[in-house]
Amino acid sequence: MPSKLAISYQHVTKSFGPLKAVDDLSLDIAEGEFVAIVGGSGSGKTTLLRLANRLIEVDGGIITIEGENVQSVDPVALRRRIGYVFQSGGLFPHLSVADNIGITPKLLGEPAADIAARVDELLGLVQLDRNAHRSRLPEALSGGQRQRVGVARALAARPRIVLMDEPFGALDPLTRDALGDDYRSLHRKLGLTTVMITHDMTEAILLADRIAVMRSGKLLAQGTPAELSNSSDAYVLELLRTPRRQVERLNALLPQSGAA
Ligand SMILES: Nc1ncnc2c1ncn2[C@@H]1O[C@H](COP(=O)(O)OP(=O)(O)OP(=O)(O)O)[C@@H](O)[C@H]1O
Repeated sequence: MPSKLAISYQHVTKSFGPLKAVDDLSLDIAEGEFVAIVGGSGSGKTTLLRLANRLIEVDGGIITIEGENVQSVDPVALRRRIGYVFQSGGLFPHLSVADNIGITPKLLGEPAADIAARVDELLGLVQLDRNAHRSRLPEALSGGQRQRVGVARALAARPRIVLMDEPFGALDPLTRDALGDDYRSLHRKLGLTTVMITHDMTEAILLADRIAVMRSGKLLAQGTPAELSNSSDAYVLELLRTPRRQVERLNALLPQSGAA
């Protein structure tokens, strides 16, 4: 049986004035998939993501979430069903970690004791020490810790779909690696569908099941990393060349691991 669709974009278009930020784009994302969106600056990645939870409205075409046309779902209800992780964490600076994570359950009117228990559960899920972090303000956290809180907050209302806009872009490589791996485990453990924007093709290859490449608002190519490497498109091949070049340079510079 074919897997169910979590998100389906069908001939979606969005313009800002004369500029077509998303141009007749169709893309299906199955439940449980981890899809990376890659492409240059201004290619329409953020717009594409924000159309799904109606932070931006489509001009044309249809977007469905779990089979429902998003236009027929109340935007606030839609955003509770879809977690969103911002590039910079997007935390409220004046709220503690616990209050940031618990903000959606609070808006939903859940009892304080349930929210406190959920916050602790989420801190555990994103591997932050509860006692040390619960009452800190965002300014007292490292960039990596802030992003972990951002992930916890996105998961607070138990969404099945998570959208991430360059979530690990501003972090040092080691932290970025650790967070990417940890998030990938969470994605599996919680059975999430994840769509993640990244500028980094290596990160896309390592984390995602499938990669969608955007250019000038259009979907240029999509597929597994292996499928993309068979693409005949020069831009897609150029994007894939960077990780290959890095590996070749590393192999040339570093002794092979395990060598005697
Ligand atoms: N609210 C807006 N008003 C006018 N133009 C916009 C608006 N939002 C986006 N754009 C334009 O639409 C195009 C696509 O922007 P978008 O943010 O989706 O690209 P992106 O691929 O996410 O870029 P980046 O990687 O730099 O974040 C860009 O040319 C951008 O300037």
